[in-house]
Amino acid sequence: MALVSLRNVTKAYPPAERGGAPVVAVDDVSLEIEPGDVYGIIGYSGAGKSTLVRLVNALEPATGGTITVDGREITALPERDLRAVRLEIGMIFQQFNLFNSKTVEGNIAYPLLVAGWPKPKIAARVAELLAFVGLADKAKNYPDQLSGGQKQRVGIARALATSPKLLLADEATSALDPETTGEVLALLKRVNREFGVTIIVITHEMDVIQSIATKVAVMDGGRVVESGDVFDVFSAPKQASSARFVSTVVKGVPSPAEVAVLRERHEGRLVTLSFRDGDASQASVFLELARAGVEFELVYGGINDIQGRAFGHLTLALRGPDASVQAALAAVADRIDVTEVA
Ligand SMILES: Nc1ncnc2c1ncn2[C@@H]1O[C@H](COP(=O)(O)OP(=O)(O)OP(=O)(O)O)[C@@H](O)[C@H]1O
Repeated sequence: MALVSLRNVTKAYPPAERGGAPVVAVDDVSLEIEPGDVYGIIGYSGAGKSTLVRLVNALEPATGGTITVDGREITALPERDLRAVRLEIGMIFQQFNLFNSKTVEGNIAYPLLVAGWPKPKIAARVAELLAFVGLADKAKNYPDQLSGGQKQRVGIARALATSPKLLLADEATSALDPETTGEVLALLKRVNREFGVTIIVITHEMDVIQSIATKVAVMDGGRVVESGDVFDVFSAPKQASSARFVSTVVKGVPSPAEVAVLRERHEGRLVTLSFRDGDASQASVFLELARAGVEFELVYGGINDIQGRAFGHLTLALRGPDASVQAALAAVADRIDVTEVA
């Protein structure tokens, strides 16, 4: 059974002006998140990602549809029961949201105090969490004495305090440098693997999806336009709007401005060859072009790795008799995707 299930969920905010149209932040979204998933939610700014997470966390009520978390239909629960649900869902934020007036251990203990745990039990749990996130020596420090990465590790410890089954991460690494991002992602991976915590990550960063997500949903205009395995969605997006977003984060797809520069610099026909793990090898494709007497130059490209599976896009400038180029491309197109550069 799915841990989180959304059926036709909608969130409309009242119009900003009297008589105006409501703002539909989430529009008829259905998603199933299985236990153990690290589920990425991606999309441009304003797509509705944060709103969706606030609905799952019961911080805001949906205006339509049903949301079920761990077997409980939260869209049908009264406010007094939602407090208990919220305590079972951990959340981490871009700006960490720590209490600056409390020490590291005070921050981590906070949700346990709210949940009414006895003091000795809290102390033992806090010590365990500090060890897990590698901050045992910082227990008595205050947040402003910590680096960004350390603050987020405190955020993770606090979110895990009550042993939630679900952790929501809203742009949790967006304020961190690449190295620190890597450390925090490695920690989240351990949270998922060692404790079996299901994680929903909202992000606009490819690195995050690439290194930890197993499934992904692409949002655009409040809707989920495509969802599935990360490799499938990123290597061969099916919808035009997800392809547009994916092309902004994957390596190897030239932007329109880059295409203009390539056109100026290179003669001949420009085509992008898209390779996916399991398709024809690059060597066999290049051999085909050479055999047909087509001269080619690699002018743009990149290979991406998603959990050990590679895909990428290589743009070539092709020169040779038109008929030879055409025949070679036709042969190659049987095995991999070939796109004429517009
Ligand atoms: N409390 C609110 N009242 C009115 N409109 C809102 C409210 N919260 C969000 N919206 C609107 O809902 C839409 C979706 O916003 P949301 O913050 O969920 O998008 P997002 O994909 O998370 O974007 P970002 O990455 O910039 O945070 C936007 O048009 C936003 O202006």
